[in-house]
Amino acid sequence: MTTPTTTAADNPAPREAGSAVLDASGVTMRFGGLTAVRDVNLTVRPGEIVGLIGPNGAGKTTFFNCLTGLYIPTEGTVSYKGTVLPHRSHLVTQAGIARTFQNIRLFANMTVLENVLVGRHTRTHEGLFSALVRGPGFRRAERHSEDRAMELLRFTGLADKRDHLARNLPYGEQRKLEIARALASEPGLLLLDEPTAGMTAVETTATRELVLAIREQGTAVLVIEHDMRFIFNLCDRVAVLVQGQKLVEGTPDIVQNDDRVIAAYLGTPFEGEPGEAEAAEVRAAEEAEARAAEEGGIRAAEEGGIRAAEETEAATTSQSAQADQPADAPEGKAD
Ligand SMILES: Nc1ncnc2c1ncn2[C@@H]1O[C@H](COP(=O)(O)OP(=O)(O)OP(=O)(O)O)[C@@H](O)[C@H]1O
Repeated sequence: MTTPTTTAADNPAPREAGSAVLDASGVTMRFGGLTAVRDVNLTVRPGEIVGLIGPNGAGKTTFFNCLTGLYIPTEGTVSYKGTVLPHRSHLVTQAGIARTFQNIRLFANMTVLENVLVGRHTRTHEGLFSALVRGPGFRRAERHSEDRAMELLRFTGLADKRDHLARNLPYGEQRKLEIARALASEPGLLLLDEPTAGMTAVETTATRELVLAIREQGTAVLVIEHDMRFIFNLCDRVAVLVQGQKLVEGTPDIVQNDDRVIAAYLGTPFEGEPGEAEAAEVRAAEEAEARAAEEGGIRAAEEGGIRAAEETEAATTSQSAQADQPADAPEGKAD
């Protein structure tokens, strides 16, 4: 693979350019009584890398499944380059959206090359008869597919593994192979669901470079990831889902400094959110307990002399030292 040295900041996306690649409008997905995604709007423009983040269970994968025709949204529409998409995943792929999954879904007993060739099937037009007789048209198409697959293996750095079984690749290379297979359908938009999950720091950096190279080749990217450093170093724009709703959307700078995002990741309800009343009750109870402990300490000091007072002070110092420990910010792995 030719690994570019440019960054998202060096190579800003053409934000104003043309119509959106992806336009999700009012997408809602209910499972019985549970609303996993509620009225989410999201646009990806040509040349953009957009991040989708949120705590566990926020609805990110469900939203991806609505975009790719795996789920039929209860409400809302999804358009690709101005055309509303059908609710059939192979038709969505044919239209120009490809994806990878949270859990690797390769054909384990097929070779690396065969896995990429499978990804080409939406772009080959030879019929069954042509395939059975292996006529010249079929052989030409087959050669073209293989050339393209090899190009993708070189692009992802897997060319020398073409004949290895997918199951024998190390984990990081299996993830790359998934991306190569998704690219084989020649998408205009690539959806990546947690592409760096379980990766080492070196593999994560390589994945970032690969995603930037994909963008440079003209494919927009929408990526779900829990690794905040990866997201904030890669994306032009980030949307945050919390409890199925889009909470914030903006540049990485705006999103990572937003108090509501920090609160959502630390599990602290923000003002006006469900749970705020309960949190206020807990805070009041803790304050009352602390006051009672303090009053008890003073009484003990008066009654029992200096030693009791010193013990109380020591205990208070140790408690406040613990309280002064910095809380985990939403950085690195969120879970
Ligand atoms: N097929 C389903 N049937 C019922 N409930 C579902 C289904 N799929 C997801 N959910 C629920 O919808 C909610 C959102 O789940 P989803 O997997 O989309 O979240 P997520 O943000 O991708 O989480 P994670 O980061 O852990 O992958 C969760 O409460 C989940 O249990």
